[in-house]
Amino acid sequence: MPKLAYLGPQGTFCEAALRRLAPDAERLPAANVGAALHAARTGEADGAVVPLENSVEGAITQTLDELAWGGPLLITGELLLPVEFSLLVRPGTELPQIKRIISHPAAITQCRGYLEREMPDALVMAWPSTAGAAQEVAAPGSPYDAAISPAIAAEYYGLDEFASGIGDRSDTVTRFVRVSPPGPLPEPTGADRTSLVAFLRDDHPGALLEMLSEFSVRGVNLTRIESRPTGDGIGRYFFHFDCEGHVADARVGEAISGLRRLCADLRFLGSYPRADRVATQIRAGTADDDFTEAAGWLERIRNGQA
Ligand SMILES: O=C(O)C(=O)C[C@]1(C(=O)O)C=C[C@@H](O)C=C1
Repeated sequence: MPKLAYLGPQGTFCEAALRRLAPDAERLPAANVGAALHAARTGEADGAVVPLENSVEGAITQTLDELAWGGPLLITGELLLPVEFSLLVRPGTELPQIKRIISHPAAITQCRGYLEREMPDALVMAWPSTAGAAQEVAAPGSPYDAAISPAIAAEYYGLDEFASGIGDRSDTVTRFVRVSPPGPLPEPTGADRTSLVAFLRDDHPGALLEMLSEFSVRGVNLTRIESRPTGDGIGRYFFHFDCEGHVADARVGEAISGLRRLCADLRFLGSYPRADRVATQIRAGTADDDFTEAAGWLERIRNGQA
């Protein structure tokens, strides 16, 4: 039974994602995303489940940066989890008593409309996770009055649900990924995604366009692109790419080889089955057979057999 680290404590969306991705796994709660990934790197856990992006908030930048800069890890699976927020309070708490609210920053952003409308004077503060915030509110003598959290955390920590469905949108989804230490890749399924981190060799006109061209000329569809600062000064960025397909596919392999030549560094973050099972688009002339046929043709020309 694998042991997987996750953003704890019990009751986070991350735990719900882990339960669905690996129902039989032993669960190791971690204090934050960095600690969960650290456990996967050091072998304390066999892997980790962490949030990567949210349909309202966008990228979970801590995860992106950890995957880009920390010791190498491979994404081996993903899950799209609908997220629904509740406001949890100690039993008996009434509206005028709710003065200090805590939660994960991504959850706070997604409930901004409710907070501004219903409790505009409350102080809203960041906490490492949603369920961690619920646990804190339940702690004796806590200075905090309410937590934005999954409803399930009310049961775990003995809180009441003051309000439910408080997210600004009812259809919010967070994409979680399972990461593992480098090892064998998941088999291609025909509905896969590949994730990469690209560091520019030098900044020049068209540098991003050149990278994008490696995908486009081979008919590889991008599903996400994100720029992140390198930290070396204003205007210095590196790029996260997600594309359709598996590195075992000829067009994806060739696009990645092309990027490798262009980039100062290219980190392969994995090829893994898509959660939505949407089959990869294969444009005319970009199937594996097309690449094999073209390579054979070139070989014949080189051998004077054309
Ligand atoms: O705190 C949690 O429950 C998490 O799983 C983290 C997280 C996030 O990082 O975005 C997951 C989904 C929600 O968008 C809010 C918080």
